[in-house]
Order: sequence, then structure tokens, then C-alpha cells
Amino acid sequence: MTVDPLSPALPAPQQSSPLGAVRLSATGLRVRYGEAVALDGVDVEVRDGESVAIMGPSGSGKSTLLYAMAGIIRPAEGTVTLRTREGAEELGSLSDAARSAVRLREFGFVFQQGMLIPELTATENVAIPLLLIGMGKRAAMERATSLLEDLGLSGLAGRRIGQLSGGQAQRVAIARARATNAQVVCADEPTGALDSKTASEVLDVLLAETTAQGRALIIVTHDEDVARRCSRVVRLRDGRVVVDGETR
Ligand SMILES: Nc1ncnc2c1ncn2[C@@H]1O[C@H](COP(=O)(O)OP(=O)(O)OP(=O)(O)O)[C@@H](O)[C@H]1O
Repeated sequence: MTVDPLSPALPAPQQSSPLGAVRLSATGLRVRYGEAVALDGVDVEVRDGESVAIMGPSGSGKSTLLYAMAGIIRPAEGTVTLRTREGAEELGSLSDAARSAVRLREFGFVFQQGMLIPELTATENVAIPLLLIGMGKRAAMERATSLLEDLGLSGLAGRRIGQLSGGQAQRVAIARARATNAQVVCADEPTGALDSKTASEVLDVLLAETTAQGRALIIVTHDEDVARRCSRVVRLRDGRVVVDGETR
């Protein structure tokens, strides 16, 4: 049987909360870099349709938490459990290859500077994750073109990344993060390099492309305006959660 790489996630299990079902759950996370303790027993849960801002002073462990929840960093202790199309996966128990495969299908990423490939066009950048999950080139380019259209970028699809403004490049990064229908989008300071008006517009697009469609968004930010527009804020200090609360 051929598995459609873009088949929708299974319906969420029944649960009584008005929020979506738990998509990602981190429990007792400890991460060390040598002697330095970056995360010191962190529990965080993220539900479908939720936007969770991770805040805290520089060095408090925000990026480390994001990367541990996305399976990029393997914690020394604790578990990260993701509900996938195939059932619950504990990311730490997977081989590196299996973890990469899960990451590719289940997570989208938006970084501060986009992390796009400057030599490639906008369409080619968006097509990359699709090619990596095995889609044919023609279908990948067609889907990338349609995603860029959805984000109002059709006129720029053939431009190389270096020919785009910062806000346009971040929209391309959002289209790329959406390409595989990933149910969790992880963003590390996605508006950090933008002026406030462009930042607000990029955040509009990011929320519209994720939580408005039932996906989960985890966003590391120093910007209180960004955090206010998320549904929940987790504040870290010295690798520990000091606040975890809804914003409205
Ligand atoms: N690769 C690494 N090697 C050694 N120490 C690291 C490494 N990455 C992070 N750290 C340390 O781990 C701690 C948490 O870092 P992290 O980048 O997660 O914090 P942050 O809150 O995202 O910081 P910032 O807001 O400055 O980006 C810091 O003390 C940092 O110096």
C-alpha cells in the first residue's frame, strides 16, 4: 500500500476540554551542555490549536526547550511524547534516523533569519521538505507554488531568497514549515529581525497558517507583543518553568 506523505492526521481522540487534544508532551526534561544545566526538570504540554510562547531571560533555556521538544536535542533525562498519524512516539526512544524522519514529517520550523537557502528560489526552498519526504519533483514544485500563492507570494515565487525583504523571506519560511502538513510548528524568534509592523504582519500569517488550522505553534520570543497574541506563555528562568499560563 502506498502511504500518502501528506495524508491528514488521524482525528483527535475524544476529550472534554474545548482545546484540542494534547499533541506534544514534555516531562521532566533535563539537558546539560557539559557542566552547564540548560533545562532542569521542565514539563510542558502543547495542544492542537494552541500557540505557546516560550519567554525568559537570555540563557534561560528557551531555544534548548524548543529543540528538545522537536527532537533535535536528546535530553539527558525526561521524555517528549508526540501524537503522530501512527500513534504516540517517545522521541528519545527513537534511533537518530527514525527521529529525523519523524521531525521531517511532523514538525515545521521557522527561524529568526529564515534559514532558507539563498541560492535557491522561494519555490525551491518550499519544495525541499517535500522532496525529502519522497514526493516527486513536479508535484513538490506544484505544491510549493500553491503554498506561496496562499501566502500572497505568487509574484515572488521565482526570486532567490537574497532578492526578498526580511518579511517576505519569513513568509517563505512559513510556507516551507507548512509544506508537509506538519501538525507542530516550532519558531525561534521568527520576528526578531523585523521592524514592528512587519513583525506583526508575519505573526498574523504564522498564526493563520498554524493555530487557525488546528496546528500547534511553539514560539520562542523576547517580544511581549508576540507573547500577548499567543494563547499561552511559558516563562523560563535558569532552566526551570516559573510561569505557565493562558494569556486570555
Ligand atoms: N551548544 C552549547 N554548548 C554549551 N552551552 C550551551 C550550548 N547551547 C546553549 N548553551 C547554554 O545553555 C543555556 C541555555 O541556552 P539557550 O540558548 O537555550 O537559552 P535561551 O534562553 O534560548 O537564550 P537566548 O535568549 O540568549 O537565545 C545557556 O547558559 C547557554 O549558554
